[in-house]
Order: sequence, then structure tokens, then C-alpha cells
Amino acid sequence: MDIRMATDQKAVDNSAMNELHWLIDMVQTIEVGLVVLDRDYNIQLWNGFMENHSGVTPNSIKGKNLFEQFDYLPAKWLKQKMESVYLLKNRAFISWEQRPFIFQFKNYRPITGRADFMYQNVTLLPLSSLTGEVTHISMIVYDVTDVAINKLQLKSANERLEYLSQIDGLSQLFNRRHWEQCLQKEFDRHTRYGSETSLVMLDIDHFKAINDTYGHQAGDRVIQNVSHTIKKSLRETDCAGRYGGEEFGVVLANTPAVNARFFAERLRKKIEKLEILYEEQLIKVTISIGICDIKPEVNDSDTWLSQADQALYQAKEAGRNCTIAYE
Ligand SMILES: Nc1nc2c(ncn2[C@@H]2O[C@H](COP(=O)(O)OP(=O)(O)OP(=O)(O)O)[C@@H](O)[C@H]2O)c(=O)[nH]1
Repeated sequence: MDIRMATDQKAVDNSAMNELHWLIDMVQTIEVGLVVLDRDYNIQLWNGFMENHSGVTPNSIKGKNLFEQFDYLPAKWLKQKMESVYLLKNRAFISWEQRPFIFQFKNYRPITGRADFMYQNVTLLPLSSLTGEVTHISMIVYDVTDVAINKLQLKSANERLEYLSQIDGLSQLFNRRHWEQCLQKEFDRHTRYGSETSLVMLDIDHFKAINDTYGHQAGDRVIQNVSHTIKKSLRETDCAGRYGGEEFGVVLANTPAVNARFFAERLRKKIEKLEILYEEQLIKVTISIGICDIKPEVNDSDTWLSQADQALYQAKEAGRNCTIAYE
């Protein structure tokens, strides 16, 4: 080999060494976790990111079994994923939405300080030897806390907005639009499965007189107290809404008319006993109630509602503070 060829070869070697050095440097400092495991899940590489967040140095963990070192890992589930990477020679992806994290790392980010731990996406990558055989797996761990927190906050804001759009502000019961949807849903369930369902319509007696005597704000307080009493009387499957000013509707799922009457009478007596205090004045109210189950000839929820309303009208006619069932 002449001197020039030897010099060229040395330059190539230097350049390759440099590249290797840079790559190792990048692997160590990159803001992504890198772990290489052999076929028995022994750790062969543990980069700076993993060290910083776990507090475990590469030297102390090299050669040790991943699942023995971190016994909180979902071993059975993770091994299954890893085995399929070995078998299919394909990468696998674990999203934070599937499992919020794989490694229990604390979250130190000031912006997303609300998260206690680091949300992670993890990619499992097959690593082949020169003969093409998959001998190792690389775990790439991405910190996705910011994205996850934003998405979770957006989701909870949307859920809150959806809830607010269904609620009547004064009574905190469902508003008429949403309540009518519940009514329709229960009617449909009855049509499909024949479930016994009853409808209770109720109206505060002489409410105009309450407004006229004590003022509109006192009237509002009465509506709130009556609504609160209705709400406390419900089962989880019941659906109560404010139908109009001082008229309310309750759909009682899986309830025949005879049981709806028990519910209605219990509620009527509770409201009769209510003592509503407004600016040192004690206000007493009563309600009139109409109930109706779904008769065989009824084909739509409007007719059902109108029959319950007719029963309510009869209760008013009968002297108020009573329950009448539609016949
Ligand atoms: N304070 C208050 N009053 C309301 C509200 N919505 C409706 N009202 C009033 O409720 C009163 C309802 O009066 P009416 O429909 O004549 O019925 P009533 O006086 O309750 O008589 P009966 O139902 O026949 O026993 C009206 O004066 C409405 O202005 C509300 O949100 N707050």
C-alpha cells in the first residue's frame, strides 16, 4: 500500500469513527427514551433520557432483566407484544390512550404541571443481526404529556359543554329539549322490548299567586326547591326535566302505572311538607300530578305526553294537590 492510499484509508476510518461517536452522543442526549433488549428481555442499552427519568444509570442496569428491574410493568401484556415483534418482524405501537404510560416516570413539565406522571407513546422496533435474524428489540419512549393533557382537557371541556347544553339553569333538571329526547328514547325502548314505562307530569299549584304575593325571585326559589325534591326522589334510570315555567316531567323507566302512582304520591307529600324560606317568609306549595303508562293503542310519544297532560289537567280540575292516572 503506498502512502497516499494509507492516508485515504485513515481518513475514511476517522470519518466512520466520528460518525459513530456522533451517533452515540445523539442516542445518549436525545429527548426520547431508547432501550435495547435481547431475546430474554435483558437490557443492552439504556440511554440518557431513561437514566434521567428513572434515576437508574446505564452501567448499573446493563445486562439486567427489564421485568425484574421494574416489577410494576405489565409483563404478560408487554411480553406478548414483544413476542409478536420478534415473530412478525414488524414494529408495534403502544399509544398513551391505550395505556397512559409504560414506565412510571414523574412529570416535571411546568406547563403541564397538572399531570403527576409522564404520558408515553412507545414504539417496539425489531433489530436484526447481519444475517437478517431479529435478535433484539428496541423500545422507543416518547414523552407525550403535553399532547395528552391538552386532549384530555378538551375532552372534559366538551363533556362539560354537552352536559350544560342539556340542563335547565334554574332547576338543574334536564331542559325541555333534552327531556323530550329521553321521553322519545323510552318510548322507542317500549316499542322494541315492551318494557313498562310511565310518565309523570306535575305542575306547581297557584304558582302565579306565589309570584304575585312574594315576588318573582321567591317564585324562582320555589321552583328550585321543588326541583331539588324531585331530583332527590329519582332512581338512576329516571329522567326528570323542566317542561315549562312551573311544569315538570319525569319518565320512569321499567315502571308500571301502579308503581308510578307510589312515586307520584310520595313526591306530592314531600312537596306538601316543604317549608321554603325566602327573606324570612315561609312559603308552602302543593303540586298536581298526572300519570300515564303507555297504552297499547298509543303509537307515538306525543300522544303519550298529551294523555299524561290530560290527567294533570283533571288533577287541577279535581281541586289540585292530588294525583290522577290517565284512563
Ligand atoms: N318566578 C317564576 N315564575 C315563572 C317562571 N316561569 C313561569 N312563571 C310564572 O308561572 C305562572 C304560571 O301561572 P299559571 O299558568 O296561571 O298557573 P298557576 O298559577 O300555577 O295555576 P294552576 O297551574 O292552575 O294551579 C305565571 O305567572 C308565569 O309567569 C319562572 O321561571 N320563574
